[in-house]
Amino acid sequence: MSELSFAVGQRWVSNSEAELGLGIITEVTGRRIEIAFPAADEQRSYAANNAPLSRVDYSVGEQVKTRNGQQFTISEKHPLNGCVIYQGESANGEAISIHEMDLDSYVQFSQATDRLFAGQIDKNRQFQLRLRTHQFSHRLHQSPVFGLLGARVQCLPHQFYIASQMANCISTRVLLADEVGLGKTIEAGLIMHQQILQGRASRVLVIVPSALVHQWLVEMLRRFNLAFTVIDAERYEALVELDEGNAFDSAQLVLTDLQTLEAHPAMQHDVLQASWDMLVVDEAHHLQWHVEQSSEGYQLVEKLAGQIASVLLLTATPEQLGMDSHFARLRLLDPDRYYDLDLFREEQQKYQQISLLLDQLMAVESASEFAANKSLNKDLAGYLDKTLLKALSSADEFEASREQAKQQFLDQFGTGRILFRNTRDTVKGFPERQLTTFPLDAPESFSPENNSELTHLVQPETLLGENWLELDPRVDWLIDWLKQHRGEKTLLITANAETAQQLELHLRLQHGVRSSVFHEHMTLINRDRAAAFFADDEEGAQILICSEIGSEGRNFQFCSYLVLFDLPLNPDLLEQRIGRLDRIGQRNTVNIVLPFYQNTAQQLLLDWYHQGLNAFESVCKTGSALREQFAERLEQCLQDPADKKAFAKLLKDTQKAEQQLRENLSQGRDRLLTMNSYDEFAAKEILMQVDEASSPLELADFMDDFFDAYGVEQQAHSADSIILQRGDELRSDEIDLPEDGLTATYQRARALSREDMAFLSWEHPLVLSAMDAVISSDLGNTAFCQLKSNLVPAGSLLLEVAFVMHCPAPKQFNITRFIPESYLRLVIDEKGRQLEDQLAEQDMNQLAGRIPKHTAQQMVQVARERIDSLIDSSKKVAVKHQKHLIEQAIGSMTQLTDNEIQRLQHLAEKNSHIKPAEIEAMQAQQQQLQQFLQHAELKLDALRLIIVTEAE
Ligand SMILES: Nc1ncnc2c1ncn2[C@@H]1O[C@H](COP(=O)(O)OP(=O)(O)OP(=O)(O)O)[C@@H](O)[C@H]1O
Repeated sequence: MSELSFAVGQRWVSNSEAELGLGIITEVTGRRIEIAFPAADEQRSYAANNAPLSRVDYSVGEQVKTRNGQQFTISEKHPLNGCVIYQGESANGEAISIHEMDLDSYVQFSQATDRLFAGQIDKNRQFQLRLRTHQFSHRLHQSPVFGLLGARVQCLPHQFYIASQMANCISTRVLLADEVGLGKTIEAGLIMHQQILQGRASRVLVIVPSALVHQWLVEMLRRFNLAFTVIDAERYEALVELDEGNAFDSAQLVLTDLQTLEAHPAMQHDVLQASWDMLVVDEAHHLQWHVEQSSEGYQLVEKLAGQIASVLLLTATPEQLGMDSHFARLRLLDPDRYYDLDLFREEQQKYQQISLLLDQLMAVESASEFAANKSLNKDLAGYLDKTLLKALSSADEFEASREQAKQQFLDQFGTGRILFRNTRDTVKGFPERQLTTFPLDAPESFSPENNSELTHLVQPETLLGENWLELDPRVDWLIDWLKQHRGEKTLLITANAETAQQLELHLRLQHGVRSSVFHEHMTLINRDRAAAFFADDEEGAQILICSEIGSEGRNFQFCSYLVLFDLPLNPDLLEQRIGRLDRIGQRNTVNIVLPFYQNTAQQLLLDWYHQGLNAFESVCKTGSALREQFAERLEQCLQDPADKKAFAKLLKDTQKAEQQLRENLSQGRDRLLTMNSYDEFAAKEILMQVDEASSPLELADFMDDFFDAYGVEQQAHSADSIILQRGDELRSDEIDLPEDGLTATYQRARALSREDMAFLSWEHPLVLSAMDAVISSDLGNTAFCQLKSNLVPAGSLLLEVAFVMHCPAPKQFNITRFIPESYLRLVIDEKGRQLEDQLAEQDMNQLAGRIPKHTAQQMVQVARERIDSLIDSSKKVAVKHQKHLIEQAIGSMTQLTDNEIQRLQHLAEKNSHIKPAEIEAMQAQQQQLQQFLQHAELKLDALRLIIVTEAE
């Protein structure tokens, strides 16, 4: 490396990120330097005294390219203000003189040859480690499940299916609407993790309700190794005080809450000014929209969604605030598809017909069967274009075009490709729910007036006055019930924060119950402490009393008793409450316990939910629609519980409507949703790929070699687990290993049961940093060995060489996924013959004999010309392969991007809102990708000289 002396205009290369191409120093200020990498469109800033850069200073005789693509051989060099002027002649005799600033930024370096001739010769096993690292890194980047291997989660098919669907989308904009407790947070984590690893996202903004901030923070870290920074009002103020630019730019992964953002216009301003790659909004049903007005939260998310490429909205109850809001959230994700509310409503009527047609199409088994089915052909002609219909009749194209037709159908005429909803019917394995009710006599002081507010009728304590704790029979009932269920953890939910507070205080102080409380007037820290106290197995609370904010998102599946102190008026909210216990990880029957005043509005609401909707013991899919349909009649009944006849009629009508609606949904909307959300066969395939790609034994073997080469100390801990420590001779600071070491396991099952251990997968930060450390360093890029062989005469010199495709491009293009090979391996003899087939890599690794370093160094000096000639021959062969590899890469890129372009073109035929500019932007992106790939070059990454000795 040259001495670090910087001047504006000089060209340098990054030691750790050679893929950025050639950098230009743009600013030198005191102790910092700024450097631009035009090929990758990136900027970096470094401390001048230890910038990981090498000066690029070409010698006379070397061939270089100008930024206009003119190639010339350097004949003279002149210094100018710390920079260099290169002069020479192009192939057609034109004289060229350029400042080094005007050199081509897409450039490759032959560091291996420089090192070899400087006598820096590594060991054979370091050479092998380097090549293996390239192989594994490339295999990982190419894997269809890249980004899905590293999460510390059970491999649940419905979650991996959804995440894998996002792998090939140019932008990821989806509504994750699985039923309560099915793992939407985990799905979002998987997608985020995947996008971050693939380089498609680095700045992520997650917005959640305040009650869930801590839970998200912990889940993201412990399950995905994603370290979010929480920016709440306090932290925001502190950052503003520091005056170091936009507070939201202070971290890459930011977690914040909707309520705080809504209340702080300055935070809204800054969050909108910051640039993000991905937005995640949890419990998105709070984003309320009506034709006349939308909530502050909706407006903010609308602006964010308009400027952020990837958007994930999460809600288990998308229709909780009505169909309009549901439509509006879909519009946030895909305004081209969802642009007209009336049309959207109209479409809903056609779901049954579409679902039927799709079923018929999916039942067809071959192209000939399809061609013979004239009536299906005729029906589909109204929806699909001619080319696709024709392809369905062609044996070669049948399978692929049927899948394409399905996607197109769902996208354009169905519930949409952007909406995923898995249900307990698909996921299976959930425990039963059991309702136990306790009718109580209403106290005399409970005397609602005519037209009391509904909330007072169903939260009767609000009508009992200050002494309600003494008057309300539910309180004594609860004390009794808790005595009888001493060993059982119990979650109690009540609508009101005041009720929760007073009830908890009463239980704790008057009756010595070990209790804890959780409501919106507590600080976030205190809420989390309360939840943790409840979760504690040994010393913890028997009961946690929550206000409604506890009914969303929280994980309480470790307990199996839920006391509903009152009932919400919205069936979706009831489902959210039950979902605290009925979620992945629940091992016991979910016991729903309900004390109520008999013959009052409470009883009626209970009966309506239980007998009308069956909303306690199963997940009610029709709740919000029926609530809308019967709202007025239900209200009348709740106001007048004595009118038993009216309620009986309401119940009967509800039951009838419920059955009818359920049947319609199961044949229409739900059927379409299921089709889009889950494909059992594909999900199995994905899990098989995950299993195969995880290969823990191979990883352990690779990491053993790495630890050895890099000075990481390793000891056995217990079965399947190890302890890692930084050794005294640790080779690189870039390795992501904590100062105080790490206890880790390569086995997923063990990592799930032992959260104190890291889960070492191919995607763990330590493993990724290990691969980066090898690839970006020069370790192992030269070696010299001897080989006993009769293949060529003794004394012959062979060159084993690996060329790696070097393709500078901005990170978000994730260009590596298109590059077909990890490296091109050649073995060349002095006659220019290729021997890599006869001397396969594995055999070479086994047969390579050691040569003492100083002998190797002498041999390199003596045989320099022969070696130069071998290297030249290998480069000539590489150039021939390069063209073909680039063509292959461009082919796979074009196929992928064409699909997206065609989709937009199809949508545009039906939807005038799609602007030609959008399609043009995608075509431009395709062209950009093509340009990057066209600039790809095979770079000589590592070489090993082989001196042949006579075989015995
Ligand atoms: N693949 C998995 N492996 C291990 N645990 C999981 C997995 N998926 C979900 N869980 C656990 O199941 C619980 C429910 O998951 P999660 O919170 O993601 O569900 P959700 O759909 O977001 O719930 P809600 O609808 O209540 O917001 C959590 O405790 C989560 O950690």
